[in-house]
Amino acid sequence: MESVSKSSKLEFKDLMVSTKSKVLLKNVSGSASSGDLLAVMGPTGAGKTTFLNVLAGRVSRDSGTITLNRSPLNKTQRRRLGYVLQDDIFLSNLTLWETLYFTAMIRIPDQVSKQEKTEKINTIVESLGLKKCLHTAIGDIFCRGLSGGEKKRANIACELLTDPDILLIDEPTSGLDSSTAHTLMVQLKNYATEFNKTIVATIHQPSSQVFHMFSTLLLLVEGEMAYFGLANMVIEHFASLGMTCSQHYNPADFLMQMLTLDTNTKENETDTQKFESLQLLISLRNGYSVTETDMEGRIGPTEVPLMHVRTFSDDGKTGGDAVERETTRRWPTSFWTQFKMLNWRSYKQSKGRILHKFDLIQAAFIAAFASILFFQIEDSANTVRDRMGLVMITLTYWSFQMLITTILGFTGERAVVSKDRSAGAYRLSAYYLAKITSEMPLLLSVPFLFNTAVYWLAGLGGVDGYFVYLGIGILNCLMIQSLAHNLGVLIKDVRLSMMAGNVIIMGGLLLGGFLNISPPEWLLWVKYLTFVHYPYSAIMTYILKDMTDVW
Ligand SMILES: Nc1ncnc2c1ncn2[C@@H]1O[C@H](COP(=O)(O)OP(=O)(O)OP(=O)(O)O)[C@@H](O)[C@H]1O
Repeated sequence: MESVSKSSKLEFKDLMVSTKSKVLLKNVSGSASSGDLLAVMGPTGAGKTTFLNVLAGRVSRDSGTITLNRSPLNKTQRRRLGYVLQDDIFLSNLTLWETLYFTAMIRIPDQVSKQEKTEKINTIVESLGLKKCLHTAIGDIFCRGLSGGEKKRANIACELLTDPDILLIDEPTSGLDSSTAHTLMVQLKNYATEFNKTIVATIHQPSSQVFHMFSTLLLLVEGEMAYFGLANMVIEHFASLGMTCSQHYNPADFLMQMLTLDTNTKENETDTQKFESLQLLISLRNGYSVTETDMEGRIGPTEVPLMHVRTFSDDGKTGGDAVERETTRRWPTSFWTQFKMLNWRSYKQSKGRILHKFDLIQAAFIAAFASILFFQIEDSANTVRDRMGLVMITLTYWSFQMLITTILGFTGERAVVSKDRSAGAYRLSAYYLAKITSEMPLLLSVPFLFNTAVYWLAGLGGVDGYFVYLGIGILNCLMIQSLAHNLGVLIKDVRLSMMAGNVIIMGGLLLGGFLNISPPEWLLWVKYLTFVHYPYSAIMTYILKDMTDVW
């Protein structure tokens, strides 16, 4: 189902990345060609993820060049690049099938038919051994779903759906048992050779079998390059520098031992020797120059014959061309497709969260307490304060409910949206619009039932008053929802955005002029900025409209 890619060569030269206080990558150079599996190895914190982030264009570099077929890798070409992040970021309430379906519909161009997209999902699911968990929810810490290994493969499956020419994978085997890790690496290797794709994968402690699958190897130590070249030459290269790997020893373990150095304890002799060897390795950095010639001869961009590009469209036109045209467009799918699919996904994800049984039970209890206390309250001047109290309590309750539900929901989705947007999957406007429209009926359904029950059980008025009470209550919910969305966007830290929301709502209750105690003169203006002031005044004006003596 994948298309065979045209041969290409990705080259990176003298990549430098630093923060204010630290150099993360220093003069990293190398290349990867179609059909290659380039492994990036190094101790933890060596800069492997940073390196992938730079290739993917997610971290900016201070200097250095990245080229594809000798021309600078631009934004359009990056669309043919897939990136499987180290963390498996998904929406927890969707099943694996729903997740893949969404990805296929939104990231594969509109020109490809739905049937072809579905077939593609099935092929990838089959090849990655995900069939048995296809209808399992992804899950999270509260609700178990896919296992770690299944999530990792699901993550890879999502990227494979877009049929990238270059696939960057951060730690594909982490958390997998050795047999699953081996199977996955075989699948990736086959994918690279069969479809002429380039794979760049960071990897920790591969088995010797997996190690021998690598075409090329990049070794990093504290952001510096210790080796780049053919994987099967690395042991020879180390031996030439006096570091010999004994026979039958896993080369990957040997390399990791050579590269791991505790700089705090390098007083002892072994570490001092190792430190010197490492310095030598880094200063020579001749893995690159030594093997460059070999590699050029072996995998030059013109060496591999151009293969047939599978057609996506079934109308006889070249699908390859269609896909090529798509890559030059800003988005793979139209605004309408994006809106429709995001609406579908948002509804699936939010339904379980917004209509959670605990929230329903909570609303039922509070409505019951309010109804018992205020049951068929007398319509007279004596009960004005009680009725004012009831209106204030219901508005406050729903303000906090909306704030919490919206901010928590937004926080859960933030990482997913950021991942999708980095992959150029959809417009932010389509996401926002879809989120509002999909969540609105869910968010408003419970306050609708709550307010209806409380109004009639408490006997707050007639039919016209009911519509005013209900309508204004709903508008209040929408107002707080948009406040929460703004806080969610502006403030990354969920506790901070929740705190800001609480201060705004509680500040409004205290300074809104609802109490016998008035705020100081210089704070009187605050009531006009408070959220609850307007819905409260509107409802009370209507409910008490006939009580001229009260006003
Ligand atoms: N934005 C940043 N600001 C400061 N330091 C950073 C930043 N990003 C990464 N680092 C540091 O850069 C170093 C390399 O990080 P990176 O995640 O690339 O390492 P890694 O080799 O992928 O590690 P691991 O194998 O543990 O995933 C680490 O010491 C990390 O703490």
